Amino acid sequence: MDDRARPTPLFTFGVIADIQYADIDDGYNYTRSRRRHYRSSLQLLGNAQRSWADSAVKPDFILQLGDIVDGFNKGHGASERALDTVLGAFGSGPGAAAVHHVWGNHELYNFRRSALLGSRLDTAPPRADGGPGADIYAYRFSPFPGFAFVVLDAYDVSLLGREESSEQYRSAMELIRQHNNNEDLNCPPELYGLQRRFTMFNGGFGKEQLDWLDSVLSSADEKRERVTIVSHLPVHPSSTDPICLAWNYDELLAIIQSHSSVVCFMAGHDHEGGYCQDKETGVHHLTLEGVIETPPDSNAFGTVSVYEDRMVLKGSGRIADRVFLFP
Ligand SMILES: Nc1ncnc2c1ncn2[C@@H]1O[C@H](COP(=O)(O)OP(=O)(O)O)[C@@H](O)[C@H]1O
Repeated sequence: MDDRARPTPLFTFGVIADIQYADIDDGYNYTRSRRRHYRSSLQLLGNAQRSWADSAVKPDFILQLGDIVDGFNKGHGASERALDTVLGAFGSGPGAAAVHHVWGNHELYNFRRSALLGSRLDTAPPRADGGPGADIYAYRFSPFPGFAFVVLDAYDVSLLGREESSEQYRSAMELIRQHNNNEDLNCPPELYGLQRRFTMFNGGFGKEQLDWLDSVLSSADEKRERVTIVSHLPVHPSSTDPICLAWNYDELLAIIQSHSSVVCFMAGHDHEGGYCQDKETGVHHLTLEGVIETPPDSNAFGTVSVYEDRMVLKGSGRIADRVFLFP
């Protein structure tokens, strides 16, 4: 069906991942296989913003899937300045779509978790509104009756951002040490396979958050809502290079499988992107290509139109068009 034949969507939203802005010259990823465009990531965000602002049906909100500023800012004492710049490029004032910010590893290279909570990157409703726990950045919102989004905190159990004295840091260290004997914990334990996820630039979901998600999904099942989950880290091994998977991706998949309400899981982190539809649940797992590794003459953002029976992703530049029929 072409755009003219399709009815007006119920609502639309924008998606963008891994902007990793820094006012520094281009560089490379760790293996030097892909170029990183730290300055022009801002222009690419500008392109996305203009396209969303000029579109006939303006997105109701934007999902920023994490890593909004690069960790290099920290070493240059430029974390706040870079954040000001990139948030400025998202636009503000009347007419600008609300942005829901997901936290990735680069947020935690720049800011302590305690500083992120309550900051401009904290778009959760007041904590009293039934979130999972005071310092866990996870929340649910419903932009349209019958549809809900759940933002997850993939660095809840992590060596990043958590105080060394915290329970979450201790369990992160215990878990990663069971699987990774390297002195440098950013170095994966193996060359191939799922074990590669046990690095310090990944993290996991703690029990409190998993229990909270389970109860949010139970209530969504009852209301027959369509739920999209968003997280910086992907959770389906077929939607990403396993080096980017959440540590306890399997527990997340088991929860999704035990509910009928989830239709889609969106993540960033793997800048090459990925997609699969889970065979058993029919849930769509999208990993969005990262802005930071997108050449300045291309683009990396998407606009999703939501209908009763599907979501239609219109990609720009490196992002492919896709249709997610609801399972
Ligand atoms: N294979 C690896 N071995 C050792 N360190 C690595 C490896 N891959 C990444 N790192 C280090 O881990 C950190 C996070 O990696 P980075 O590529 O910046 O993450 P992201 O993909 O989120 O941008 C960086 O300090 C990087 O140098």
